[in-house]
Amino acid sequence: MSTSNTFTALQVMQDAPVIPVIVLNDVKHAVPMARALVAGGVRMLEVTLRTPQALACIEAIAREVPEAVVGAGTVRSRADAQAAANAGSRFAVSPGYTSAVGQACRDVGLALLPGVATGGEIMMAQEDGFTELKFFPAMQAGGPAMLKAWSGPFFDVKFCPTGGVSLQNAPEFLSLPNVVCVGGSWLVPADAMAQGDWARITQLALDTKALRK
Ligand SMILES: O=C(O)C(=O)C[C@H](O)[C@H](O)COP(=O)(O)O
Repeated sequence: MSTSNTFTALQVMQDAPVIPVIVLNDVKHAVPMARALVAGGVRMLEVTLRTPQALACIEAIAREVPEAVVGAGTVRSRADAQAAANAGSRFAVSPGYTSAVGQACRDVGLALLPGVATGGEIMMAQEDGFTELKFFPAMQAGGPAMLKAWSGPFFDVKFCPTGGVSLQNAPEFLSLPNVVCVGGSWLVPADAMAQGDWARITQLALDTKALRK
C-alpha cells in the first residue's frame, strides 16, 4: 500500500516540539504505541528501519492509526525509500545525506528530512534543494554551539537536532532560531514498550507540550 504524501518536511517538523524516534521489535507493539503517542499529542512518528519488523510496523500504524502520521527513519538507500513508501510512510528521515537518497525520496513522493553533521553535507543537501535538515548526532557533533555557528553561513537552513537530546536539554536547542523541533528516542523507552506500559508513553508525550516554542 502506498500513501500519497501530503506533508512537507517543514510541516513534519512544525507539528510538535519533538519527533519521537522509535525502535520496534514486535509488530504487536506498533499500534498501541502509536495510539499512546497520539493520546499524548504527538502524531508525527519516526519508525526506524533498524529492525526486521519495522516495515510491518509502519504498515500497521498507517492502516490502523489514521490520527498518526507515520514516517520511516534510518532511510539509507533507494531500496529503503521505496520500501518505506510501499509500507505507507508519509515522510522519511535519514541519518546522513547522499544525493541518491534525496532523489529516491523524491521519486517515491516522500518528504525527506536529511541528516547532516558537517558544513559540506549541509551544502550538498542544499544543492539538491533540501533546506530543512536533521542535525545528527546532535550532542556528539557539537550540540547547541554548533547550531549557533551554522546560523551564520547557513542562515537559510532549519534544523531538527537529534541524538543525545532529552527533555532536559531540549529547551536549549528549541530556543535557537534555526531549530524548529528536536528528535529523540526518550518518548518511547524500550522497557516501557516491552512491558506494554502505554500510559507511561502517553505521559512522556504529554510532558513535551511544555517544550512548545
Ligand atoms: O536511526 C536513525 O536513523 C537515527 O538517525 C538515529 C536516531 O535519530 C538516534 O538514535 C536518536 O538518538 P537518541 O534520542 O539519542 O536515542
